[in-house]
Amino acid sequence: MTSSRCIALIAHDQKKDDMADFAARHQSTLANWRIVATGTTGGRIKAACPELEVTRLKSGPLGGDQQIGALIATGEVDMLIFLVDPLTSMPHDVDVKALMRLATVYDIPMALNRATAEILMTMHAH
Ligand SMILES: O=C(CO)COP(=O)(O)O
Repeated sequence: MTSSRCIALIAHDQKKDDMADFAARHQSTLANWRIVATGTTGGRIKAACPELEVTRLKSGPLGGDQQIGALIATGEVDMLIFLVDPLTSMPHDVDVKALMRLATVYDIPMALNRATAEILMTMHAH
């Protein structure tokens, strides 16, 4: 089923296994969404769920977070699941913060950990 609703999926390196597992477990729900993802995360989701359509943007450190932020600003992303690694410092930390800020400014549902991501999926499962 195609839907105009769009979900952005992103995971930091230490959370990519978690994201692949999350996507596999919620594949039928995610199939109802257009999916955009940062580059490496999108590759992992595709590998775990080959039948999902995933638009892969740049890798996070190369501007992927900013691309997703721009899509939020133009109203093209309706929900963000961003499995963040709070224990590793990153060169693109400012981009990560900017993305979280825009998701807050535009008041889109934003999950930053698996527990909240599970709740959002439960709310949208059918
Ligand atoms: O770094 C990221 C988010 O800040 C994610 O980028 P990748 O999915 O390309 O690893």
